Amino acid sequence: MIDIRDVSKSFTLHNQGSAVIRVMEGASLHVAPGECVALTGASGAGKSTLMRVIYGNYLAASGSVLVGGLDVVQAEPREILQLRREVLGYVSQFLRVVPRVPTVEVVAEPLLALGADPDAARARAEALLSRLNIPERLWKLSPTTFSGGEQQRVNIARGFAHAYPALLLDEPTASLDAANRAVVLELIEEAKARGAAIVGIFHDVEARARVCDRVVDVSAFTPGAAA
Ligand SMILES: Nc1ncnc2c1ncn2[C@@H]1O[C@H](COP(=O)(O)OP(=O)(O)OP(=O)(O)O)[C@@H](O)[C@H]1O
Repeated sequence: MIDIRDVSKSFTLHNQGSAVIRVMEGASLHVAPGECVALTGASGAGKSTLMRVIYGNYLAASGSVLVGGLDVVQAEPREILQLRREVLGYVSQFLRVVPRVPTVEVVAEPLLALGADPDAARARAEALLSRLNIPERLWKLSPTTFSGGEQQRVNIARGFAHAYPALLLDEPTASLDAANRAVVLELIEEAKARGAAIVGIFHDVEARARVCDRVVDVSAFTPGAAA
């Protein structure tokens, strides 16, 4: 489902004498349907960079990143947008929303964008919000004024609303209490059971051990690292 082959990535700092920083070379990773792979490695090793390359936010200098058969490195912007709508979800650490949109709409939006029946989309959103213990009185309000933990749970609900075949998870359990952390781990397990291919960054070691099938240390892809 996710097939990364020989990817390299460097950054050119145009405001600093065009200094070139090589951060990744020969990165390869295969994630099968139903599998969850955790990216590890010291701070600065390139975990977030690899996630952004998979999502198409950073363009790889070489190599291929196949997600559901589409090579993100070669794809047109509209193909990447379609991939993000239909195939590849991304649960980032922070919720970014348009102000004044009610929480239930924020969560239902990925389904509505796919043309789902509005009542069914809203019902799915409400079920997720209730599972993640967001009180019903908040569903009609914009999440912009919610607490950090509430926003993170809204973000997770939104990320799991559509049954994406592939998912990127950036510290999905960070700063959650034990009960909500358990719900998120269940959602991840359910996604795996329906065949989602998942790549994630989990600093929560217990969570990683429970839901991840494999760990890949991205330090191996640092330029100059022994193969
Ligand atoms: N947009 C960018 N411009 C320049 N350098 C960048 C950019 N993004 C990342 N880097 C560099 O790439 C390297 C890898 O960063 P990255 O954020 O991927 O590491 P990480 O493993 O996710 O770290 P952490 O665990 O601290 O979040 C770092 O040296 C970082 O400075």
